[in-house]
Amino acid sequence: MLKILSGDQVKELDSAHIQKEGISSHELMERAALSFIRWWESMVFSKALPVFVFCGAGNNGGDGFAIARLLFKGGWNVQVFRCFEEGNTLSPDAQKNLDWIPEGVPNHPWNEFDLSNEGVLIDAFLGVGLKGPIRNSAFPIIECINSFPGIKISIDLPSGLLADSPSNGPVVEADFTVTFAFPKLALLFPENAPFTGKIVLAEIGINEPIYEVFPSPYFFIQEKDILPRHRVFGQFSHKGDFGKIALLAGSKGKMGAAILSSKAALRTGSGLVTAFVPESERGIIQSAVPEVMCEFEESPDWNRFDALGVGPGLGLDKKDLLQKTLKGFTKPMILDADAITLLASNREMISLIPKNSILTPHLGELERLIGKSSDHLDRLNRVKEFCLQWQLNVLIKGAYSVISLTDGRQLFNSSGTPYMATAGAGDVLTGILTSYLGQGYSPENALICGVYHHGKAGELAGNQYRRSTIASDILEKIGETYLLLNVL
Ligand SMILES: NC(=O)C1=CN([C@@H]2O[C@H](COP(=O)(O)OP(=O)(O)OC[C@H]3O[C@@H](n4cnc5c(N)ncnc54)[C@H](OP(=O)(O)O)[C@@H]3O)[C@@H](O)[C@H]2O)[C@@H](O)CC1
Ligand SMILES: Nc1ncnc2c1ncn2[C@@H]1O[C@H](COP(=O)(O)OP(=O)(O)O)[C@@H](O)[C@H]1O
Ligand SMILES: [K+]
Repeated sequence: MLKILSGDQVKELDSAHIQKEGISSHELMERAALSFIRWWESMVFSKALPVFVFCGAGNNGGDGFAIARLLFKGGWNVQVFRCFEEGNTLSPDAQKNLDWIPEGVPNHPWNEFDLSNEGVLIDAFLGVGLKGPIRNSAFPIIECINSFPGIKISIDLPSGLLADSPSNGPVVEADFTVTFAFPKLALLFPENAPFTGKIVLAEIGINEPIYEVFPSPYFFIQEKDILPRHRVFGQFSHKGDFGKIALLAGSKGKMGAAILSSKAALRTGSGLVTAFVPESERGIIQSAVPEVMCEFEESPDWNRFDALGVGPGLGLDKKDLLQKTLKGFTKPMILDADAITLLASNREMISLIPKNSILTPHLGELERLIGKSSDHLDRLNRVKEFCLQWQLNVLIKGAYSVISLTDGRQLFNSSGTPYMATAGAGDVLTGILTSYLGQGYSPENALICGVYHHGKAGELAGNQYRRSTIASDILEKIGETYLLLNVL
């Protein structure tokens, strides 16, 4: 997993890198610019489009000057716009790259930019070095960039956005943000989506051991993290090895939730799935999913199951049932949807949840549980406190779902698509997570693998159906994610 460092730590990263690998900050900047160019080439923009690079006086501007040089060499029609006063001192690497701008690249002060231009604007004005509230002198520059009607690409961060805390001033509204080494924390906050556009991660070859010296609770999950966390099963494995799980889900009119979670559990390899549903509704699930078994007792011996998932479509009139279930099951369980809403209004039950269990609220359910948050950073901090206090894991669902663990670490998922914002997508996830717990995954690994596969299945469904995607399509794509990630 990629560690997400703070803006201040990025400065120190330079020196750690120089010490360990003997690579100068200037070479690191060149790598960043080359990495940007690799992404640019993959975008196959038309060469007829002129490119305008707005550069600040710090290293973000330095990246911009280097990118302008490389684009010019590649045959692009490039112009540079300086976002600083004549006579300002530039960072040494920015100055070096400014000096290296080829003669054929026009270089103007920013206020000479003609807003009737069409083309691509590269925003290399401010990056992680932005400190405090943005100065008045920067307002018109950001306003000018935002008035440009063409494609806007921000380097590292949209200018004006603070790397890891809420921003109040004006911010560039980019179509793409190409961020180096790891996504800066603020890029992953839902309230910043209007500024970031699509986030692209550009690798600059910083080896993971270099990150070790930097403390950070935040991590970004990547595809390569998934396979090693999956369990490997042998040739003689039988269905008992793949877990016996129970799902307490569904109610009159909401049996679809029980069907989706049961199917998802089976699709992710659960050996035996038993759905506890109202007896009157059994015909619906048994004809929809013949592979699932049904039981109807309210207080069964829950501990005969390896894992238990509670909540999808359960109904808000099931307080007593939830209480009995929390008392009856002693291993980590999954609590979702109505189970979370019931816990929020009956807080005395929170202490009954087995330690290390997983709660999977969407933002509405989360607010009921921990109160209103002023912004995403505040939300992350409140959730962390909740996890530490109760020794529970919480998944904050949404774009870049956050896995908040009992030890305070918070892991951002990188798979998923807005096409997953559809009824029942969360029920599918509950089935997947319960399935992995039942197969003996730790809660942490169940979450990392489950949330990633779910998001990937959503992407595959979204690629095929766009906004016509429904939760059943996500289910049907789970198998393909196993092939894609080479999970046996
Ligand atoms: N290290 C790495 O690993 C790598 C880092 N890389 C790149 O370096 C970037 C960081 O560069 P950085 O640290 O030089 O800061 P940067 O974002 O250019 O900002 C400084 C400028 O902002 C200005 N400014 C500050 N506060 C302000 C305010 N409130 N309102 C207005 N202005 C304000 C400040 O002005 P000053 O205070 O100096 O007058 C100065 O001009 C990083 O984002 C990435 O792109 C890559 O090359 C890859 C490797
Ligand atoms: N914009 C988005 N980008 C990525 N994933 C999303 C987005 N919106 C929703 N999702 C995912 O879809 C699922 C929706 O779950 P939930 O809100 O519980 O739906 P439901 O209650 O209808 O089943 C979550 O896993 C969430 O992370
Ligand atoms: K920028």
